[in-house]
Amino acid sequence: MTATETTPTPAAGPARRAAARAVAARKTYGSGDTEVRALDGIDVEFERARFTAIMGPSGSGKSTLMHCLAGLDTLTSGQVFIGDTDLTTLSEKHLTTLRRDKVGFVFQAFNLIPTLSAIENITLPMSLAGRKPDQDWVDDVIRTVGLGDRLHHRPSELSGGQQQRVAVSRALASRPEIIFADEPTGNLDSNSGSEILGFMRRAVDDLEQSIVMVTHDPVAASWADRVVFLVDGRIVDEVHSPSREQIIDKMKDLEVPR
Ligand SMILES: Nc1ncnc2c1ncn2[C@@H]1O[C@H](COP(=O)(O)OP(=O)(O)OP(=O)(O)O)[C@@H](O)[C@H]1O
Repeated sequence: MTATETTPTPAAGPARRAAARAVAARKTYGSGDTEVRALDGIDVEFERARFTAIMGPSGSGKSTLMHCLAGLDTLTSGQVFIGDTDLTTLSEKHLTTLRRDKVGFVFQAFNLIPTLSAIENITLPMSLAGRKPDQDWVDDVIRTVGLGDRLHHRPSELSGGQQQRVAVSRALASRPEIIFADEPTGNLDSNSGSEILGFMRRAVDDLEQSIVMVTHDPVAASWADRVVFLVDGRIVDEVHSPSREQIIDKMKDLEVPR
């Protein structure tokens, strides 16, 4: 190899640019004696094409962090970014557009429209937004969801796990910058839960989507590439490619009275 043929150093930035991040994020509710610091100075990055779980005791700030990152709630101070966009500088109108175009949501309740078929539920948000779906992408999502002819069935004709797969596909259809999932397996039995977590895993591995999931369940969190632990509005620990046992041990440490 000559001097001019050296292997280029992999670009540190854009290839693994954060899908979302928080910088010195604080959120307080109330004031004086009743003040609650829901987020107490959080700095965190969520990488692209990674599956991250957020865990922590009840009241530790998980939902607040996710809602602020997703532009559903505002910080008291600090910044949150989706890609390169600083949400704290956006007007309500621009925030609404950003949520629609760049963010996908999955909730514990599937929130499907009962009168529409699975495939109509998946494509509806894009039609409502007047966006032409990227058909190749939607085809990939549909192949990955693996619902076959049940795509033309209504939610009431699908199992809970299948309904949540439709909800995840709906979040994926617009190819968002990031998907936030709030206890997505909370309403499912363990088999259906594994089915949905496997589907989310494939969305990350095969379709390079970025997913952040809040969960109380160590089994669900063990599907993630990384688990971030919150206590009292602060990030206190994180683990990478964790086993269920490692997560349970960490959670036990966090539950010990301080
Ligand atoms: N609208 C609100 N007004 C006042 N306090 C709030 C409000 N929302 C959240 N809090 C408080 O902020 C803290 C963090 O709440 P948050 O819901 O983010 O925690 P969490 O970790 O998601 O809890 P859980 O696991 O129980 O859902 C808690 O002390 C909570 O009581």
